[in-house]
Order: sequence, then structure tokens, then C-alpha cells
Amino acid sequence: MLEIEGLSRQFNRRSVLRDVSLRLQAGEYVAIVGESGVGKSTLLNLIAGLDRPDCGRLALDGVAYAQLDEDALTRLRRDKLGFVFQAFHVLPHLTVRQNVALPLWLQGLHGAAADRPAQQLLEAVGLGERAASWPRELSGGEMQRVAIARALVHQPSLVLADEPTGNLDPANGAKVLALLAERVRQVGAIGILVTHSPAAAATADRVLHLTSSGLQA
Ligand SMILES: Nc1ncnc2c1ncn2[C@@H]1O[C@H](COP(=O)(O)OP(=O)(O)OP(=O)(O)O)[C@@H](O)[C@H]1O
Repeated sequence: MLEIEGLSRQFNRRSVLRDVSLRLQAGEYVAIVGESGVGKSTLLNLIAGLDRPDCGRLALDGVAYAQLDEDALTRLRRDKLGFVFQAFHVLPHLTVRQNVALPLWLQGLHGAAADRPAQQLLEAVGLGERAASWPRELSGGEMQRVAIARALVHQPSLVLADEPTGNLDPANGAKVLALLAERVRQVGAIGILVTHSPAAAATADRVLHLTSSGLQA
């Protein structure tokens, strides 16, 4: 379960997030929409443990972030979170399968223990045949499918996606979003999709609107 209670964040004394609360159970997939600059990325960074709130509480599976030092937060990200962010792009010097296996390597799993789940996820996103390819040989849509496989391979509790189809054409974008929703549901994770696009938001079970007065259905 993800618990967010009364979260606030200021930058240079300017309030960006004010009293944001949200509670999500395993298996829930929500979209967060809101005007540019309202604080969507700020909220996602707090949920990812990449930034700390000024006040409020965050907890994942009963573990409060405030109790964790930076190393423990890094472990939480490694073990419990999956990211489909532009900034966490597919690494060019690793093959497609190595890219997907990366979260397992970081957990100390190597050889077949990493290759087998990576191959399974690649099959699930329709790229089983491309395991030995290099990222540069893939299309933009295929690359995002690799990012989805990598975000799920270690069976995270929480998957965070920030405009995962920003650079794709609408048809490919729709396919990638449908695949993301299907895969997140399949592993029973909590999914949070941040997007500007109403069509993208409609792939989630629930749409939440972030405004200056908080998060509302
Ligand atoms: N590290 C920072 N230092 C100062 N201001 C920041 C910082 N990070 C974000 N902000 C400010 O906080 C506000 C919210 O930014 P954020 O990126 O969260 O918005 P957003 O809703 O994701 O916007 P967009 O949809 O345009 O990506 C902006 O005014 C931004 O300038």
C-alpha cells in the first residue's frame, strides 16, 4: 500500500504542493493530470524518494520514508519501485535483454536468474526476438516497451510513469500505454501515470486532478 498524507513542498518559499493526500492499494492504477507547473513531477519525485517533503508522510508497504536514510531510500527504489521516466532511458551500451535484466543485477542476481525473467518480460511486451539487439536498432515505441519490461522485471510494488509516450506518435503511444496498463495489472503493482493527455489518462482505472488545493478525483 502507498500512503501519502498531508504532503507539502516549497521551492524558494513558494508553495508547489500543499496538503496532498492519497492512499493506493496493490492493483490500483491511477493517472495524475494537472496544468503545467502545478507540481506533478515534484509529487512523483517525492513518491520516488528522490526528493524529501517539507512536511507530510509517505509510506510504502508500511515503511515510512522519513525513517529511511539515503542508502535505505536507494534500496527501496531498487527493490520496490519501477520507473518508466524519460530520464531513466534505455542504456545504449547494453543489449535489450541486458537493459531489462539491469534491476535484477542491482539486486545481486546474475546469469540465468536474471536472464530468464528478463526474457519472459521481453516476450510479454512482444520483443522476445529482439533480446540480443542493441537499443539503437529499435524504434521509439520498441524502446519504450523495453523501458516497461525493465520497470516490471523485479516485480515492484509501485510503478511510476512520467509521460511515457511523450515522443511517440499517437498510434504507437496508445499501444505502449495499453501495454503498460496491462502489465502493471498483471503483476498486481500500484501504478501511477503522470500525463498531460486525457487519452493517456483514460487508460488508468481512475483519474486524479492535481491543483493548487490538492489532489481530487
Ligand atoms: N528544484 C526546484 N527548484 C525550484 N523550483 C522548482 C524545482 N522543481 C520544481 N520547481 C518549480 O515547481 C513548480 C512545479 O514544477 P513541476 O515540474 O513539478 O510541475 P509539473 O506539473 O510537472 O509541470 P509540467 O507538466 O510542465 O512538467 C514549477 O513552478 C517549477 O519551476
